[in-house]
Amino acid sequence: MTIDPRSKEASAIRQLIPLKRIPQDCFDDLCAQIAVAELKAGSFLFKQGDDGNDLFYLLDGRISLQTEEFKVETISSGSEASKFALAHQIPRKIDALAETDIRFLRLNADMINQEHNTPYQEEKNYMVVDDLEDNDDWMTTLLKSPIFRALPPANLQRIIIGLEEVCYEQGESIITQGEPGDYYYLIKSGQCLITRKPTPTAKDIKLGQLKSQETFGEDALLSGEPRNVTVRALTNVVLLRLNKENFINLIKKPTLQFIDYPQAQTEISQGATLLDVRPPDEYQKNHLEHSINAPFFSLRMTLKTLNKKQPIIVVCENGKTSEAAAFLLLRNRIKAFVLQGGMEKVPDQPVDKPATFAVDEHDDETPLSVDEAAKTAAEQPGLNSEPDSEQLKQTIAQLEVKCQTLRQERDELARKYKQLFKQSEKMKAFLDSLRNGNNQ
Ligand SMILES: Nc1ncnc2c1ncn2[C@@H]1O[C@@H]2COP(=O)(O)O[C@H]2[C@H]1O
Repeated sequence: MTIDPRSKEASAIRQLIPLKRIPQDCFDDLCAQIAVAELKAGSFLFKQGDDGNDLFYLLDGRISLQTEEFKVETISSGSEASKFALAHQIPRKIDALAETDIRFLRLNADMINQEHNTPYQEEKNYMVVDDLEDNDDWMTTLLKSPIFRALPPANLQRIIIGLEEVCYEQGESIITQGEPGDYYYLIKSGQCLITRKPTPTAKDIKLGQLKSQETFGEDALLSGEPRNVTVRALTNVVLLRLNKENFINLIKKPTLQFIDYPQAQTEISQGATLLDVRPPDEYQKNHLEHSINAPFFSLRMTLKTLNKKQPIIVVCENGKTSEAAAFLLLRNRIKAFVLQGGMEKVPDQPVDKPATFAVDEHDDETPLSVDEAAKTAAEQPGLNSEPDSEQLKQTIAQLEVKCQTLRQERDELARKYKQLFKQSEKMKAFLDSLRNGNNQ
């Protein structure tokens, strides 16, 4: 039995993703081609390894997504998770078992492609959400972000289930600098202010603002370090928060890619950049050959100066801060790896090649001046206010290191030039003496 586009059932189906976004006439056509089916409790809707190109949506009842070893999650009709196609990677990664009698919709992905000019496609098992255009919809924006769009749909479903809504009044503190990390946040509505105290007794320095749909609070969850800034409600805000455990399991684990030192060397030989995110003094003590220094505390400001054409391998002391740095790079569409275990796990460290900056050759082939670095910092999204003077000082310190390095390189070249000049003079004298000997 096909579906009447004006029926209550059709309105429910219209809420499914991506059917919510297709034009009404396309949806009407689709309704003529699809049917709702039923399955008894205890039957499998699909099994691990199945490779049919169908999308299944749960309309009524409860279904368990599971492997032989464990249950991944239970999806109930009417929940946010049920708006998505059930575990739609092909071939199926898990079984879908009806826990109760269920009603479901089976859609062939090609059917949507035909009906809708913007096709619904699978890209490496990732959920493609380019066709979702409503910017007021936090979920749409979230699904479009580079981190979330690469997550498996099962994780997205569990994230949506795990999100908890919390409200703060204007002026209230959401995150306090120095406290341990507990939640990852998404701003559903309102604006937040980011400030930082360079020292416990210093005044707050305004670093920037975050607006609705933006996320924050991942640094401490990834690095294990205390919160690096204070975040306050600038207006009344509604936030969605995900606890640390869910963030680690559902977002961090499928997102970050770790490599060991030999793998890093292979990547470097193929053009990857080695980015050391420790503070400059630690970097100066010892660092890997060809690594460049961009301390994590100022990475948001120096992001624009990085060469984005090649992957970046992030290194720190033990690998933890690198996780936060790599996450930041990935959020900004830069391919990044974490050097697992950091400097502590590097066998024999070939250290002490002078530090250089990674400059995005595409944008700018010359190193940044202090003024340009400050300008770049001011242009960062979410950083359109006064830059942190402590961070600027660090940027200046890095530029000074860079200057010093260039001076050393220049002196070294001058020394070599003198040597070669002397040698060539000697050679000339020798040749002259030979010529004179021959002439006599
Ligand atoms: N300069 C900044 N601009 C925008 N967001 C920031 C900045 N510094 C820190 N944050 C975010 O604010 C969060 C505060 O908590 P975390 O340190 O866990 O993670 C931090 C980042 O997600």
